[in-house]
Amino acid sequence: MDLVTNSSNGTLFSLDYFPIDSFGVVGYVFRILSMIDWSNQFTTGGITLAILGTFLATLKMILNYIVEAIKRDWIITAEFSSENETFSWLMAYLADHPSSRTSTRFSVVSDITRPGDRRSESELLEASATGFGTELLPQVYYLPNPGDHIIRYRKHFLYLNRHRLPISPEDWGGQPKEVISISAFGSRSIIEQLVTECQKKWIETEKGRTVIYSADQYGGWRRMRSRPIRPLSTIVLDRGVKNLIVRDAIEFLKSEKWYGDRGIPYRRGYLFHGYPGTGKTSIIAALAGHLRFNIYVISLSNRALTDDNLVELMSLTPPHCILLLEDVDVAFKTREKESEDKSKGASGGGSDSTSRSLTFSGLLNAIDGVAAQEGRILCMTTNHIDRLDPALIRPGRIDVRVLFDRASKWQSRQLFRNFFSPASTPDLEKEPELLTREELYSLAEEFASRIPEREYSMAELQVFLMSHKYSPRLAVKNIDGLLEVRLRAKTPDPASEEHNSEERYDKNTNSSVA
Ligand SMILES: Nc1ncnc2c1ncn2[C@@H]1O[C@H](COP(=O)(O)OP(=O)(O)OP(=O)(O)O)[C@@H](O)[C@H]1O
Repeated sequence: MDLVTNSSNGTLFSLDYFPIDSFGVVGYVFRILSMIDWSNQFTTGGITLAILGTFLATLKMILNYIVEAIKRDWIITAEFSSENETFSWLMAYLADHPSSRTSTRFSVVSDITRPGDRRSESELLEASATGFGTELLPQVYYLPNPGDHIIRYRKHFLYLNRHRLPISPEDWGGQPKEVISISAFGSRSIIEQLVTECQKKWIETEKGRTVIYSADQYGGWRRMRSRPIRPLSTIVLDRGVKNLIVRDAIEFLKSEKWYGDRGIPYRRGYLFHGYPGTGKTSIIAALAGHLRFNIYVISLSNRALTDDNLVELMSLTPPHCILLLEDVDVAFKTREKESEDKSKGASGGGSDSTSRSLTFSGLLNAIDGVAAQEGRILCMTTNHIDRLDPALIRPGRIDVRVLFDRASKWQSRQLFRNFFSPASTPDLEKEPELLTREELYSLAEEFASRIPEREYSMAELQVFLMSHKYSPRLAVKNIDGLLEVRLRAKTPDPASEEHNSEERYDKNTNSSVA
């Protein structure tokens, strides 16, 4: 038998009163309690604290459980990731939300998460009063900063959390990935209404604009910017060429069934090649605007691009879009050269192409493999068609080839007319010279007669005209200054080796449909 002495009165307790076997843990607890000296205030204080602590911990556990259960069953949360376009919709919405203007913690951004709309007249006046160069000031947006926020939407309070994810080593040079989560109590429909409103607002602000998407570092598409639709009338190509391109694209878009009936893959490829600054990129932008398509740009010289990545990007393009492949001549010289480089690399030469993860065959496969999107228009641009592998531009991959040459007299005249026509005159403080239509046409004629045929690119002529934007008469008078434009822009000397290869274009046909 165990005997324990109660120190206060010396009474002896027998532990056999609380046998462990018959009462289990409870019995054991009672046995311990019976051993405690209850008259000692340190002991009782400690025990009270322990009991209180246990009680509070249990209460916390129960509360956590209830909160989790409410969160699970009653709190509806939607996440918007910066990898997805919905993020831009939400950001644009939040930028206009009253809470973004009154919040005490906010981020200030001036970037492209929404179209760069013009500042209002009063804002510009206010800015000019502060002494800044108004036209240089970009639009700024106030957005909830990373952290927790409560916003009000249609009489509901929504909880908003914005946080940035840690940057992984693969995310080179990109923006940090972000997630915004929005929670509502009880009703999923309020979040759906919010999403629909953001989407409508976005569509509204994008109306009349062409959106440009670019491949991002996560292997998906990222909206880069949007710009006002470029009217086709602002593009001046050799007579008939513009119509040929536009009509061909429209005809293609109307012929889905025709392609299907004949088992021909429903895709169309265009190659725009020729001298720099002659309108290759501009016609793509104008064509996209005319068709109400967006442009998806892949730069093949992007070293992070892999074969798989390219296939994935191609399959992610929407059916009605223009897919623009840039730098085709820079990315690949010829397959022969590539394999030559490879063999050099294998023998320790450390070639460029062995370190590339995009291969020529990968590119061909992506262009017309099974994953390639039906209905899309593929455009490639190059200054050096002679450097392209014939397989890349064979009919089927490229259906229409157009040479963009330096300006003809006809183009110079049209450009002059477009540039100084009253409708296209920019709304600037300084009034341009007022001309009658006859005067304008006669000046345009004189301008064209003094511009040597196929000597200057349209970009060069445009830069020259811009330096006389208020005075068409002076532009004609100062034509000799055109040479200065060329020197200022440091355009390569046409006599150089590079441009000798271009001469071949001059002697060939102007444009052709393969
Ligand atoms: N045919 C044209 N009609 C109207 N504007 C033109 C034309 N060609 C060039 N421009 C003007 O010149 C500038 C450069 O044109 P663009 O970028 O389209 O040339 P590009 O041929 O794509 O040049 P690069 O081969 O160097 O990419 C633009 O501002 C554009 O407005």
